[in-house]
Amino acid sequence: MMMMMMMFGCAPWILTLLILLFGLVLYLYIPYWKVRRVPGPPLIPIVGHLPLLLKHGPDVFNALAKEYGPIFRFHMGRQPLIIIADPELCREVCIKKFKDMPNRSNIPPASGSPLHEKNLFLSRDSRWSTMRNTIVALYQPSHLSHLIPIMQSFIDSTTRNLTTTKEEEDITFSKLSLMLAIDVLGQAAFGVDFGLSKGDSKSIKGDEVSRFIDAHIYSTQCLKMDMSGSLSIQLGLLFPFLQTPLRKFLRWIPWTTDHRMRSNEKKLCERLAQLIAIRASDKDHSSLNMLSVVLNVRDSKDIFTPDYVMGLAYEHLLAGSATTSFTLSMAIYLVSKHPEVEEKLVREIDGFGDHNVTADDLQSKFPFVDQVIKETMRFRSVSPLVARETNKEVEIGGYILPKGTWVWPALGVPAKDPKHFPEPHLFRPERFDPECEEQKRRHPYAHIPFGIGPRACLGQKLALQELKLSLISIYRRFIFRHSDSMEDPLEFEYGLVVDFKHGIKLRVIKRDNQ
Ligand code: HEM
Repeated sequence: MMMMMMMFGCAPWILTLLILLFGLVLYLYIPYWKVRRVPGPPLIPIVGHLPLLLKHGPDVFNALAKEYGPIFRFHMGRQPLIIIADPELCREVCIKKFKDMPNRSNIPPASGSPLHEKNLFLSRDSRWSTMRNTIVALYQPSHLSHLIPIMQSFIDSTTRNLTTTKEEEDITFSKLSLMLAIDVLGQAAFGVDFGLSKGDSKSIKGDEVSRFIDAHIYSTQCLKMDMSGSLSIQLGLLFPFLQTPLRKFLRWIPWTTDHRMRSNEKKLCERLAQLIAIRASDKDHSSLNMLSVVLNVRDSKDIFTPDYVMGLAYEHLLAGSATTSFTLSMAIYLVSKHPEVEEKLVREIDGFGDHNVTADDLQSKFPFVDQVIKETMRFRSVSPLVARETNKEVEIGGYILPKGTWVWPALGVPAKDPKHFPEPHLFRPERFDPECEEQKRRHPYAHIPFGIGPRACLGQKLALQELKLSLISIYRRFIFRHSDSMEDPLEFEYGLVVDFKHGIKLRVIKRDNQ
């Protein structure tokens, strides 16, 4: 040490500073070095490409794919993501080489929060497969068809709320659809009636309803991927090792976003703990909802510890409702903007008559409703990026990626690529007509809003059932027009999933058949 100090002829503190600086440069540079051969835009030290994400949202990946091709580097602070922007490469990552990338990488905003990490989404290897295998049957059509009557009753309550609306009055449809989606999830995952769409629940009343919804909305909006999240999330994006200690520290400091997030999570967890206690005391072990199934097997499968049961419950509540409600609101928003689509949709629904819709009817009698849902999800995907991490060295798209590389398929990019979807800026549901040339020519994985492969969305069939049933029931009785008070173009927020910045505000028009 003395020798070094003499060699450099400087005071010990300068040397210490130099060593620290060198360590910092190495810390920031090594992740880049490992994947440097993959092309990508010029890097800004420390922040990487985060300013691009903050400015353009996930649409930035479409522009970068045009410039850098189907596989490119994008740096979230120091962390490089290898973005996959091509359907064939998505198939390679999610299906063909699934064994080399079976787990998701950490999601930076969720890092260090047990509530967000101890769930199906971020669990790994055998824990993940045991958890998924335990509950997957609940999300298959044979089970979901039993949920149709109860789903229909929640939808009917929602449409009753629309009936009382005056034509000159605005409704925030995205809030109504969120209540509907939470109610459906309440039944499917917890076996309870939250009663939000009725607005007269026995379990949650009056102010509590709006507090519950606000806590739910806040919880999804806080986990920002760009630089607009809480201080611990922002610094965690730049220096990941700081995130957990900083989160622990800041949550005790009033007025910080971290503190607010913590108390918000606490409130939601108290509510979920009540539900878990109710289900745990059930004498009837035949109940078929996620929570009962998990609680029934927890003695034989020691992976379902209390923190994982809570994490799973929290995950279902958030992942299952924000996504479906966004898609339903987006569909109604887009249909209202396109009278020719609205006319065709209403014609198909009226053609069926007004008798009850069964699971078989949903499968085969509403092809145009299917096309509207697919086109809505293509037009604005609620989950445009999915995460994977290599568990050994692997070759993708001609590049050797070392173990531990974060590989993120950008599902939203092929969905807006004119090669797969001519005139991608146009909302044209017919492009998904199985008889149409565009559909026949298209790569089968150009449109995969629920992901693909063993790790694809668990709730896909539940979401589609709810979306179809809702559109059919709603358009039987109403059409909509945009409220003058809604911004144009629509503005979005980018957290773990995409959300509306100001909600979807509509005018309700009762149809003549009322
Ligand atoms: C329109 C609605 C929805 C969309 C667009 C959507 C989208 C997605 C996507 C893209 C993934 C990641 C797939 C991958 O990594 O390959 C995912 C995973 C997941 N989704 Fe959904 N989702 C929706 C609704 C739901 C619902 C209703 C549930 C409720 C059960 C749910 C629960 C989950 C879970 C638990 C995972 C993690 C699966 C695993 O790791 O095994 N989702 N979803």
